Amino acid sequence: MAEQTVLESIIEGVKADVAVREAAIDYQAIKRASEQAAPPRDAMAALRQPGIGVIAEVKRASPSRGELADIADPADLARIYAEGGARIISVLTEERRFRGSLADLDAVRAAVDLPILRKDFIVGPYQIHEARAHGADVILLIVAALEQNVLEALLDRTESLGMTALVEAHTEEEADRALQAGAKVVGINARNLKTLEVDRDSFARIAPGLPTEVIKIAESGVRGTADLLAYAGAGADAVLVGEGLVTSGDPRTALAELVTAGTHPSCPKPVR
Ligand SMILES: O=C(O)c1ccccc1NCC(=O)[C@H](O)[C@H](O)COP(=O)(O)O
Repeated sequence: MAEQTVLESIIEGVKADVAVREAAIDYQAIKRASEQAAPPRDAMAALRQPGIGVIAEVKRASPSRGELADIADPADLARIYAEGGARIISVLTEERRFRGSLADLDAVRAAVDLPILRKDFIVGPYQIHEARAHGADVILLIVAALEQNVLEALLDRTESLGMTALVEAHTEEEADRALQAGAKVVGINARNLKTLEVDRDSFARIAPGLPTEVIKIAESGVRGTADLLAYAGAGADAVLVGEGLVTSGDPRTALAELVTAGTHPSCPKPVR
């Protein structure tokens, strides 16, 4: 039997965790809670602001690097990100490998008024309603983790709740599937979630094949302004940054450098 990929093993754990939560709060209850939540914030507008935006991530740990940062108070970090000019705050809620939680999402929601991305491994509608109920405005849909009909159904569900889906691809084929599903925001992840290898050139290879009206996010591997500028030159509207901020020792300054570079007149602009 073939060995499980990293992505498969994460998803196995996620499904078990969702089943436990669903046993405590059933589908109808989480659906009602999502309908009663305050309206979602407009992430598309945030991403269409001039310059290359920064999506700043609350990330404690990762399968590729283990422990990254002891983030005792995600609300504090989120305030630093908001004050520093992040367009969106990404909160990892996966528990086993990233040490995130829905409590982190709640804390960040209560602390900032920016759109929030629930960064997790979404496998079904329960998690989308859960994300909305906990105040998320954007969710991640990973093409490699979903059959096409499921991807399409989850994208529809996300948009029917007024949320934005960031549809993540790592290859040309996955980017085509994202477009076929109707994605308006496509993330090209430099990290192969099956092997954890990071290939920063994947964005420059794939992004030019995406329609101009699609918002393009370069995910992973941004460790400083040179990476942001390279992604900007290849057509990114925004970069998603986790490790580079949380391991910097000074996320305020690290974010300020990225935001300054991304909004500087000399920064390459996305073609629209
Ligand atoms: O970060 C990982 O090791 C990882 C492994 C398996 C699945 C997903 C993983 N990361 C999720 C992400 O996409 C990143 O957190 C995000 O793009 C930020 O990346 P980075 O700036 O390199 O931390």
